[in-house]
Amino acid sequence: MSLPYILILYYSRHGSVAEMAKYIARGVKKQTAIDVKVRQVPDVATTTTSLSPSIPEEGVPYCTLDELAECSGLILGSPSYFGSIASPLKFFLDQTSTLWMTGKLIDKPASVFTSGSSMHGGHEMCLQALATPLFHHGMIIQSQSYKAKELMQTQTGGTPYGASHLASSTNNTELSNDESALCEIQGYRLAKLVMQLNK
Ligand SMILES: Cc1cc2nc3c(=O)[nH]c(=O)nc-3n(C[C@H](O)[C@H](O)[C@H](O)COP(=O)(O)O)c2cc1C
Repeated sequence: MSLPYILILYYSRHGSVAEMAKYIARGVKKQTAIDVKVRQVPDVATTTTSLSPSIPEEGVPYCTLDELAECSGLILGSPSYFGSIASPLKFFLDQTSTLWMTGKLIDKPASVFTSGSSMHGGHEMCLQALATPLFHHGMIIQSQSYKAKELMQTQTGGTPYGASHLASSTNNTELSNDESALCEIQGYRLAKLVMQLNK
């Protein structure tokens, strides 16, 4: 029988959010009784007649609605765009009304992560925006805990609402030690919660 899995789902244009997802996945994998699937969403075009190839040219596979419906936990990530969710991920989420109607995600644990170019450019706002549709889906939103010393000491990203990365104006995809540790802890803790709830 296949293991329950945590879905790490994101959009990333320049690679920072994708880099964060790798550390989060590493944290999830520390829980051996749970699997991880890492998925992205395709870009959206300015005209809706243009379709992306079904297989991405680079990076992890595109997410299907079934993969979202069948996950045991979800970790959702987006770059901060004007303090909110990037439209490709919002576009994907806006196609999940059948999952909402059938209650597929109710009582499943979830957490959120983001990357932004400026320190006060809205990391927290974006994390709250990411959590909002998950509340509508009836999910259990897990915070980051101050038990993680990195959350108090970070000079870059990292919030109690979820992991974040300060990419700066150069779009630096390399995470600071505190940021990567918080990503790993976030993955680990969500996996632990999923296991506790599925005992
Ligand atoms: C349309 C647009 C809006 C953006 N808005 C913000 C913002 O409000 N705050 C911020 O800190 N960065 C903002 N950025 C920068 C991205 O959030 C940042 O470069 C992020 O690290 C990109 O993640 P990625 O490398 O995964 O694509 C914006 C970028 C774009 C293209």
